[in-house]
Amino acid sequence: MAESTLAVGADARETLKLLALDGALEGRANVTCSGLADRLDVSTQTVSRRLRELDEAGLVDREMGSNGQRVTTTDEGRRVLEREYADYRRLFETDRGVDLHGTVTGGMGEGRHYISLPGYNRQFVERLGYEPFPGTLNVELDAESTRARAALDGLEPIRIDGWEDDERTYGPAFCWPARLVVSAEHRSANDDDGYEVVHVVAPERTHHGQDKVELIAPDRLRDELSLEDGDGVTVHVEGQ
Ligand SMILES: Cc1cc2nc3c(=O)[nH]c(=O)nc-3n(C[C@H](O)[C@H](O)[C@H](O)COP(=O)(O)O)c2cc1C
Ligand SMILES: Nc1ccn([C@@H]2O[C@H](COP(=O)(O)OP(=O)(O)O)[C@@H](O)[C@H]2O)c(=O)n1
Ligand SMILES: [Mg+2]
Repeated sequence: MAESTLAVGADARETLKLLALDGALEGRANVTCSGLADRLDVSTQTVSRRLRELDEAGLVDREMGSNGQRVTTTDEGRRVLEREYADYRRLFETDRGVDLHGTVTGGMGEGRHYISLPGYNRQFVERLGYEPFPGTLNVELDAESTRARAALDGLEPIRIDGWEDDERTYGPAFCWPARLVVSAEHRSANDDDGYEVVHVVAPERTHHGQDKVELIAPDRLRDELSLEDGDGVTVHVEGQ
């Protein structure tokens, strides 16, 4: 199974799912402990403890009312459910590829530094089979792909290990092979429509949120595909 966040137990995750089915993802789940207790076939005390556990783990927000409580799933709670979803996709879907849509964007100019560090560079050559261009091409995902990226957790990654030098430690990263395709309206007549193989690189320590993915490749993709900020692209991450 994918590496799920186990901040709360399986029982609490079952309750998180039931709350989502009641509308908690959109902040409109009005629930009572007795109502949930019936449906989960447990006591009201157990329901009350599970709700507290979800709240304390930062997975839901609660607003107490005179007649029950209104429960909203937090961003972290949504991610826990998305990881469960990724596990089920992995179990039942035969085409496990993930398509992520977004636009090319600039970043903080730090990618170049990290990709060039010998502790990472050596591993890229060994495990990806090429020396990456020093930098990461940043893609800002649309809202649907920001959610869909959780499905990457269901695909076996190539692992890049953390390491350290005299001054500090460097975190690990996951990589997935992918094909980068430029959307038709941003394609130049003389250029290829896509580039293979790139790798999505997801560093454990990053300044970016879930709405950005970083890509590495042997070449400078902006040159290879005449990409500019704002150009539409799709990242096809292959299933195994
Ligand atoms: C392979 C790799 C490893 C990274 N490791 C770390 C790290 O250990 N600590 C850290 O603060 N950021 C780390 N970063 C993330 C960068 O700080 C930053 O989030 C990102 O790569 C910046 O990209 P940008 O310049 O394209 O915006 C790493 C990035 C990459 C690509
Ligand atoms: N394979 C790659 C990697 C980076 N790049 C670009 O190379 C530059 C340096 O990468 P970077 O990660 O240090 O910079 P930013 O992404 O922060 O702008 C950026 O303009 C990236 O978009 C590329 O075109 N192809
Ligand atoms: Mg970058």
